[in-house]
Amino acid sequence: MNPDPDTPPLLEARGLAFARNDEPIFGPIDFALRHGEVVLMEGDNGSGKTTLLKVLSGLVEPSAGAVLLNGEPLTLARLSHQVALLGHLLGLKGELSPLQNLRFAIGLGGLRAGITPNQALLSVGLEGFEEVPLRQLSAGQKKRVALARLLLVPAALWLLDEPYANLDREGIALVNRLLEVHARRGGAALITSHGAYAYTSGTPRRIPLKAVA
Ligand SMILES: Nc1ncnc2c1ncn2[C@@H]1O[C@H](COP(=O)(O)OP(=O)(O)OP(=O)(O)O)[C@@H](O)[C@H]1O
Repeated sequence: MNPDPDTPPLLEARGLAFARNDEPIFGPIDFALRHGEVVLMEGDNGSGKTTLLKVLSGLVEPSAGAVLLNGEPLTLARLSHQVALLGHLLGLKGELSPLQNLRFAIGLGGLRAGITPNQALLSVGLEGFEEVPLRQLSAGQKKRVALARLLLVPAALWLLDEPYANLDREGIALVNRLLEVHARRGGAALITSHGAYAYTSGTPRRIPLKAVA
């Protein structure tokens, strides 16, 4: 998809920095993510990738700078329907089934037109696991439930922290398919990686994140 130069970027970070107890963690960093783009945020362990995603998704406040969504400042009201975060902690409830977890997510983040929770679970290879308590699923199966959640909510911006972790080859291919479809319909994704990344559709733009010495 060719971005329209007059359309503001889906996500923009301006002079974004984060410090913990006056210890700088990352930044200041500037970058923009346009509709239809998949971008890789690369950095060593501890360089601040997870922290950056938390700042971009509004979970923690930056120490300096601003985050803009479609050219406007990030607000909590816009966050839940415009941004989907897939973190190390998947944000799923172990005592609920995949279907119940997905319905819970839809209640918070809304439902994309044209897809149901059952269809999303089928798409990620979890047919037959709809009603099993999540705690009985493997790490990769839980990750697939979190991927199904991405399919269901209408958020245009996906922030994915190490999305390939715990997935087998077929699961890695699944993530790539989801990213391709998402980008084709005008969404965008920022993916973190410490190097062992597996995105295979073309050559994604890479943004290096260096730990602040
Ligand atoms: N809750 C916390 N309290 C204190 N320090 C923290 C906390 N979370 C992270 N840090 C520190 O902040 C820095 C950045 O951590 P972060 O998890 O963002 O890095 P990362 O690039 O995602 O690392 P990795 O590749 O290992 O996942 C590290 O030095 C880490 O020790």
